[in-house]
Amino acid sequence: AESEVNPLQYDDVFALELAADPQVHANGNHVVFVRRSMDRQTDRMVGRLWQVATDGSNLRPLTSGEGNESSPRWSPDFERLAYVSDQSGSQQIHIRWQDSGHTSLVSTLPFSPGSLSWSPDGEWFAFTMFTPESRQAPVQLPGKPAGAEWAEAPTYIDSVQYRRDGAGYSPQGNSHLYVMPVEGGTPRQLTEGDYDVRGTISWSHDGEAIYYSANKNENPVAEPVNSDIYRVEVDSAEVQRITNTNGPASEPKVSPGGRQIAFVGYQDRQLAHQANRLYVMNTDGSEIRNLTEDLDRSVSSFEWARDGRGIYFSYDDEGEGHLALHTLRGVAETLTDGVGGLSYSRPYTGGQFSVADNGKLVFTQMASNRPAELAFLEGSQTRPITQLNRDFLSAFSVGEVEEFWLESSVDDTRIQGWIMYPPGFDESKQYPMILEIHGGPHAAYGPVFAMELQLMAAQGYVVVYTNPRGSTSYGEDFANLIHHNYPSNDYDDLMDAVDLVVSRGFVDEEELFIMGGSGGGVLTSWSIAHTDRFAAAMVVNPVINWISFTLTADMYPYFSQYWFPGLPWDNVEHYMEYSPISHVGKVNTPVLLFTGESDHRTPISETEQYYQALKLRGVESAMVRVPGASHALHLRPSNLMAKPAYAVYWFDRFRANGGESN
Ligand SMILES: CC(=O)N[C@@H](C)C(=O)N[C@@H](C)C(=O)N[C@@H](C)C(=O)O
Repeated sequence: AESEVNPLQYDDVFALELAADPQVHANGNHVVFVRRSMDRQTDRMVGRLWQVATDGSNLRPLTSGEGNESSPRWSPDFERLAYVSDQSGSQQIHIRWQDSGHTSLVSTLPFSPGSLSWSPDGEWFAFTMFTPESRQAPVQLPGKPAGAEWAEAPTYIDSVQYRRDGAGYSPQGNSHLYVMPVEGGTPRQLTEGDYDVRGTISWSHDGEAIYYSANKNENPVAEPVNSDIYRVEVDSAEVQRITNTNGPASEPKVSPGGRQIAFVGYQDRQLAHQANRLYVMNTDGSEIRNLTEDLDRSVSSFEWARDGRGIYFSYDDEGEGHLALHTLRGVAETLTDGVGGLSYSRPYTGGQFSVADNGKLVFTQMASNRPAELAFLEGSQTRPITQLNRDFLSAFSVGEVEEFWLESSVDDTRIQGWIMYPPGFDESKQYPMILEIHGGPHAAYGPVFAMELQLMAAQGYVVVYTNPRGSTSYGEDFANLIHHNYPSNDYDDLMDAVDLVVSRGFVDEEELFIMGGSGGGVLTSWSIAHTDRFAAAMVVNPVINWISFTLTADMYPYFSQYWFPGLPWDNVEHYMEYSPISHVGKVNTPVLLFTGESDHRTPISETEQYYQALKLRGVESAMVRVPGASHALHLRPSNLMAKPAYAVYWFDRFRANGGESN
């Protein structure tokens, strides 16, 4: 009965918890993970290390500190656990001895360590760390008296990558590889030069060298996706190039026997979407083999089987994460689906897993009614390990999610989508409907818990979301249907989804709304220039003008060369034809804009252009600027709450009955 419905409230964002970064013990009996929760006082997500038996019993915290903890990594003998914590005031490496429970801070690093990795003998850590370039500004101003308070000195920039979304303006320098004794001491830098060491680093079997990936190409601006695998000797810091591929070669992982390296990458064909393949080669770079050539899905992450005869890996298919095992002899077997759940704000795919010596697996399990929990896979049996959101789930009614498929009205392409019903849904009634569009554009939604969408459903809206052409998890051809052609028929796919849901009879056609973020902001602003069927729109961190975007976004070398037939000044007509700003003259729909002021992926200047164009046209419009927020608007729980709250405020204003519930 409707009286029993208890919809989510906006500030329930603080009730969310997630289980992330599982690290299963070799014996498969217990797992350490990061328990993420939301802190109401600091308005941040915090991580703490917890342990649980893989049968779900004995859930307990491993540390008692107040710090934000991440990256738990077992020592090779599984007697110690290394992790990163900011408990001391900055991100440092800590060790926990599993027998005594004693923990100790072992580093005093000037910058945060990344990709933490134990040497095979358990005596050393390898990690990556930002390494500033000590360079004086080329101009030193004369005449400053001692103690005078002059304006902050101007900043001189000549690097390609001078700002990154989420990190802001970077000081000059690069991320390099270091080693340090595990009992603490002075870190020793192993790599140097004008390139970054990023992602997985892997020790050789004998502990004498470390494999890493970097883009050391002479002109990294012209080859933004290119990278190769290198080997650096720990004693001499001598570097040897292992691969010479046309495209990325990254995440090297040495096999348990030490004779082979697995890595991911692809042959670069300059397409907007290129699926990551799983390769193996000998440690000297010879005999490279593509293990997943026939899969036509992107490999997300992978781990060697303990016996070295195969590789466990994850990939997304039709909006859902899968785990598979590929033997080196060429036999592939899918083990489970349901991997995901780490994206808790919008229903993006993405999950993690960890494998024990006996092949038992722990993974983050997705569900449409709760964020990621840990699950255990033994043989073909999956069972839940954690229930961190049980309290949250039992107290509230969460919108149910139903899958649909449709056939495109412009060709035979099959499109997948989902309907989220408001709690207490009654199909005999008429509901307002929101179409919520994902970004990327090469990304995928799935039946994954999504707090933003749930909060709008809780306010009585039917929320519809789809994977229009261009989305990932359906193969490279499907994703590249919008290669140099974005937006295009992806708009038709979205409208087909609206038509299908409207035809079900429970949606009021006068109360259709549209919204989307990033690439979804592109498609929202594009849609309202091509139809007036929506009563109002919310355009979140959009791209409005492909020329200004490619010349202000942080990833500009990539966007300008992979998403377009050439550079902007040589292809002005193409860039402008596909830019929503070129079509703003046809927009009549009221628009609310919502963007982070520190967004370096789709800078707020895109939002401002659209806002000012809409004002010049006299279209009803407003702009919400989120101070300090990057492209990842949901990172502060209060911002995660603000976005759906503003959406509901704006859409309610344009409802036929002024926002009175049905
Ligand atoms: C898959 C992906 O995210 N691609 C990037 C190149 C990217 O950042 N694209 C943005 C323009 C975008 O649309 N991001 C999506 C994922 C978002 O929702 O923020």
